[in-house]
Amino acid sequence: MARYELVKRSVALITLTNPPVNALSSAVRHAIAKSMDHALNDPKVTAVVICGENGRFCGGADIREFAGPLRGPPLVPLLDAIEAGEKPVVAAIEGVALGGGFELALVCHYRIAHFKARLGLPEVTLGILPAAGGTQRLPRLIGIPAALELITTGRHISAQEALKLGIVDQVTEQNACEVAVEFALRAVAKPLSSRRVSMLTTPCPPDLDGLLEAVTMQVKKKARGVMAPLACIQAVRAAATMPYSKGIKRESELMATLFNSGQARALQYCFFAQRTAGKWTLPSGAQWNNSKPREIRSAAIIGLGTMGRGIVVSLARVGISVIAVESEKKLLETGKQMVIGMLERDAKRRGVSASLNLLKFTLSLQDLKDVDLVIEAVFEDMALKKRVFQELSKVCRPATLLCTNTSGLDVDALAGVTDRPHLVVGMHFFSPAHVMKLLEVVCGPRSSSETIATAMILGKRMGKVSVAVGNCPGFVGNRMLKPYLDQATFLLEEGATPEQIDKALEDFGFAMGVFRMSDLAGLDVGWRVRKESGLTGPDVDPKNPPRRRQGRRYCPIPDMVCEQGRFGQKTGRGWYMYDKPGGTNAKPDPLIQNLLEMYRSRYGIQPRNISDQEIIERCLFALANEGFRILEDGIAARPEDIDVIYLFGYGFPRHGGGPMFYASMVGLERVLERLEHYHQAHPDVPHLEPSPLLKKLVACGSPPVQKWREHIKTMHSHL
Ligand SMILES: CCC/C=C/C(=O)SCCNC(=O)CCNC(=O)[C@H](O)C(C)(C)COP(=O)([O-])OP(=O)([O-])OC[C@H]1O[C@@H](n2cnc3c(N)ncnc32)[C@H](O)[C@@H]1OP(=O)([O-])[O-]
Repeated sequence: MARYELVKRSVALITLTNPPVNALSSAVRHAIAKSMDHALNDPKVTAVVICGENGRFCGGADIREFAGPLRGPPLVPLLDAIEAGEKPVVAAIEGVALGGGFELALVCHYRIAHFKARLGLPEVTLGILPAAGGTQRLPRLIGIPAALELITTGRHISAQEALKLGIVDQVTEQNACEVAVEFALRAVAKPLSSRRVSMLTTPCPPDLDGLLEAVTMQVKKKARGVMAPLACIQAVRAAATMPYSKGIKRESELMATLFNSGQARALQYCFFAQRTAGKWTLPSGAQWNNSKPREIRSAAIIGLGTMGRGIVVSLARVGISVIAVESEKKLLETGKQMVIGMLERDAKRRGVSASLNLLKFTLSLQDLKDVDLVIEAVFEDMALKKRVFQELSKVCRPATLLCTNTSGLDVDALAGVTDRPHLVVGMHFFSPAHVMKLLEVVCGPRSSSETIATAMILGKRMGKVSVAVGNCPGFVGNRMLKPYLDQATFLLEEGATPEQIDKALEDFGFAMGVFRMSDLAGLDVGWRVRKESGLTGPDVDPKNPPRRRQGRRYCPIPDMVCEQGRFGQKTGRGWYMYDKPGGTNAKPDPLIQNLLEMYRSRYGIQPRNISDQEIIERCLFALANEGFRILEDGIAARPEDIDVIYLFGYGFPRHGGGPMFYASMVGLERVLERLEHYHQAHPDVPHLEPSPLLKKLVACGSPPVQKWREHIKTMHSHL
């Protein structure tokens, strides 16, 4: 777990050996303690260098160990002892020094970083704080404002920025370990007292309280309801106002309040869920680590609407040449100008040159004959998509992968009109596609494992979090959205307002409430889908009761809003009013209030006071309930995949873990009881009827999320 060698006759080189990130597991901590003891007591040793194997210094505490009791030497006394030692210790930072790894570097008397190294204290993103002295040492080293920013955001910084801030002493393009050994030899004769960061006085800004207050406001606004950043601020205050010996106790007390909190559990779950999601597997045995992806050098996008443009940008900025196709000259020209503008702005922000030479714009599908992969992003119309896929089958070489960006149509039906159903897969991007991190890779029953592997890896290359899902209407994300949206509109009927519902969801932590989100996405999209599926519009039988469709409760209010030309932000009116079309400042609209009052009186609905608790329970439990059905149907392979989709595609707060983890945190028994209660009150809403899997899990004693798979007997997995 740590290798000990004597180099240059007098330097003890301690190499952490815990792949893949040299996390500070109990065994590693034990090995460091033993090695340091050896080094400090061996008279031949005059200096020490600490580095990590495989070019990675240290990824921090072993997060997997957080779930169990503390074993092995605790980190704080171990680190304090390194700093207090009488021989100079140099950290040779290659790869990453994160969390406890950064704190380990901070107790070394000198720090040498490779120019590609990244440093940071990301504990806050895991719901905790840097409790191995990080909140006490970093402010002493770089001052309160800079330390606050790094600790409350968890941002990683480059070696160059670390040098500017005074965190590292030298940045090198050579082997950091070799440079550190030479550095250590030169440091032997120098006094160490000024190098012990815990002994330094924290440089304090004149208006400390004002600064802390301003940062607290910022943090509360940005991360509503999240505890860890606020605790970080309190710990940094201690660094400014207390000696190290007291500050470290304060840090430890604050850590204790966070460590076992639901938020910390949720955020740590998210960390692992995100990494698990890429590990897809099919019933055939094909999976992420035994299926070879194709290399994609060139791609084509059909359709330069909002989605198509975002996809072109996502591909071009990772070096893939793209041919963009439109059906009309004017649309092509508009799309081209927008794509170029987006790429130029993106490149400027990243300080690189825009890869415009990779782009080609055309009106002819014939130009696609040699590309490796095509992503169709035309209008959400099955007949049109089928025509495109038939045409692609004729034009593209037989090995070209054909992908669709449909948000919910049958991927297998599209595969069926091609000459290569095994090379067809869904790549469902989220709008705006060059910003949103989620990619649902929709596996049709005939998609080959090579095709799935290629789409998954291509997503990763574009910086997306790719999740493999099965083929059913709406796949995972949009299928679950339906019961969630339904509950929100039913609550409107019963007496709530859009702003009340949005506030409850935003207080819960959603980036946007459901109505603000719908206004942003455009209300006409759902209206068109409802018309096509016969739920509204001229095809509805006039004898059909107005608030029932297809045997279940139906809320026509969204249709009424659209009938008034209120399509959301783009028209300046939707569930809210905006200053102008395209405006983003949502204000409650008295016309919507009138519409709701008239609607309720027309149908004799007595409005009632609805609590925030009911809003959260009905919206979120209906959402999770559909998630259980999706697991039963084999559309998602595991609850982590569903949660990752909601975290990255739908703004579910990370500190809630995602809908499935949230259900487990509330307690499955409670979720079942509340769903039964609401279903009894609303028997004409099938989405509120508890799913068989939820009942089964409760009957099995509500196992933790990670164990649900053992209870899912899927007859026909769609994955
Ligand atoms: C005492 C209190 C004070 C201290 C608190 C802390 O230090 S809190 C910690 C503060 N530190 C952090 O928050 C840093 C967290 N880590 C990272 O940000 C990234 O992993 C990375 C940038 C280090 C490498 O990125 P990359 O894209 O090259 O690789 P990748 O991300 O795919 O990971 C590869 C594998 O390693 C696993 N694993 C990784 N780290 C840890 C860990 N600390 N522990 C355990 N496991 C860890 C990861 O799950 C995955 O496992 P799998 O799926 O193969 O079984």
